[in-house]
Amino acid sequence: MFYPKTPFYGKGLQLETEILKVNSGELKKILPWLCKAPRTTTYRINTLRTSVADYKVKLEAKLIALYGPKAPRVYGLKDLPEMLCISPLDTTENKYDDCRKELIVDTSCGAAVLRGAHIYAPGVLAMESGTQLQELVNVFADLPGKCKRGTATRYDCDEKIFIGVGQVLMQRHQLYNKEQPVSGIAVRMLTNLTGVPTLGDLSDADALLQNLPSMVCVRVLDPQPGERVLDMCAAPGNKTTHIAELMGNRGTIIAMDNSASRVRSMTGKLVNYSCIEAHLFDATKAWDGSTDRDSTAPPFASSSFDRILLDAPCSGLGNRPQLCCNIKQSKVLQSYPHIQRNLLSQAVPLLRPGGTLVYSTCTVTEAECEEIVSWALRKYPQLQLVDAMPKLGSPGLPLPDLDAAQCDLLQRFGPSHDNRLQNLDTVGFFIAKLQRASA
Ligand SMILES: C[S@@+](CC[C@H](N)C(=O)[O-])C[C@H]1O[C@@H](n2cnc3c(N)ncnc32)[C@H](O)[C@@H]1O
Repeated sequence: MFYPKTPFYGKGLQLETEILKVNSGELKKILPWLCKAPRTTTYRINTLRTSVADYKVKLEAKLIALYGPKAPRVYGLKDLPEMLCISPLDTTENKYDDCRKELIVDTSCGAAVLRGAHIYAPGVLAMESGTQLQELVNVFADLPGKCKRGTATRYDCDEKIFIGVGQVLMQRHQLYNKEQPVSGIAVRMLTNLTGVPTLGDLSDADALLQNLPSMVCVRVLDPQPGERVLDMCAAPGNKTTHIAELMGNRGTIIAMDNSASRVRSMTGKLVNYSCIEAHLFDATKAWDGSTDRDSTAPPFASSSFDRILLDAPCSGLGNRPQLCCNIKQSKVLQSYPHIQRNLLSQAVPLLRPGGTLVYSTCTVTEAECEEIVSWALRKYPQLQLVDAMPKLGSPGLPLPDLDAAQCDLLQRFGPSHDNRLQNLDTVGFFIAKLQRASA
C-alpha cells in the first residue's frame, strides 16, 4: 500500500533542493522520517496541581479500561521528571480488511489520527453511501487533496493511504447537513497504522499532551523561582505554562505574541498562573532602545530579563507526520530566517549580562536552525553557546563556521539520534542555548 517518502512528494523538488543545501546526506534521511508519525505519546504533568505518580495511576486506569491486559506501558524519564510516556501498541493486528467500507479524511485529520486522535466531523471528506452507525470502516488519508467533501462513492486514487480502522458515530445526513455545521467525533478510531493508543487528547488543567522536545526546550532554559523571563513568541502558551510550573508560579513571565486570536486562546489557559502576563505585541519591536526605563508592559529597556525563550515562528517541518507539506514555494521557506534574525536582534539587548537565551524551532532546515546560531555568534560577540542540558537530542549539523565542539552544544531531534533518546520516537526540533557575557 502507498506511503509517502517525502512530504513534498511529486511536486516539491525545488523545495527539497533548498533544504538539502549543506548536509544533504543527513537531511535526505530526514524526509521519509518526517512522513511517519512518532510512536510514543508524551504528556507533561502540571506539578503545581498534581503529582506525576497520581496522574500515572489515572492514565494507567484509562488504558486498562480501553485495552485490558494488552494496555500499553506508562513510564517516566529521569531527565524530564514532569513527563509521562505511553508506549505504542502492537500493530500486527491492525490489518486492512477489504470487506469494510472506506472513509476518507484530509491530511491534517489523517496526521492527527496517526498520533492517536479520533476523527472529528469537519475532517471527513468522503463516506460511502449506506454506511451504518457503529459500522467498522477502513480509514484513508487523501494525500493529493483531490477528494471532494461529501463524496458518497469509493474514492479511486493511488495516493490515498490506509491509516486505521474506526467505528462510525455519525452518518452522512449528519455530516453533510448544509443548514447546521456539525462538530464532535464522527468516527471513533479503534486502531491506527502507528499503534499509538487512540486516547484522543486527554489534556486538561492537570496534564498537557506535548511533544518531548518542547519539554526539553523549557528544561534547557532552566527558569528559576523569582526570575523575570520573556517568552517572545508564546502562543498558545504551552511552553509558557511549563516555565511557570518550573518557577513554582513565583517571579514574572512576560508572554508575548503578535497574533490576536492566538493570544486570546492562550489567555484562557493562564488563569491559574499568577506569574504570567500575556501581551498582544510584535516581538520584533520588543526592545525600546533605552537603558533605564522601568516598564511593566512592552516595549522593554535593555537588560530587562534574566532569561528569554525565543521559540521562533518557523516552517514547522518537524511536526510529524508531514503527510503533505503546506509550504509550496521556496520564497515562503526563505522568509523564516529573516524574521528569526529580527527576533534574535531584539532578544540580545533585552537580556541582562550573564542572562540565558534559548532559541528553538520545530523544524529541520539548517537555514532556520544552525545557520541562525552561527549568524548570531558572528553578529553578537557578547553571546556564547553553552551546553543545552538535559541532552536528549543529537548534536547540531556542522556548518563551515560551526565546529564540532559547538555542534555538540546544540540539540537536533531527527532520525539519527545517538540513543540519547532511549528509543523514544518524537518530532523534529532544534534547541540552542546562548549566554550573554557578564558585564
Ligand atoms: C512556534 S509558535 C510558538 C509556540 C509556543 N511557544 C508554545 O510552545 O506554545 C510561534 C509563534 O510566534 C508567533 N509570532 C510570529 N511572529 C511574531 C512576532 N513578530 N511577534 C510575536 N510573536 C510572533 C506566532 O503567532 C506563533 O504563535
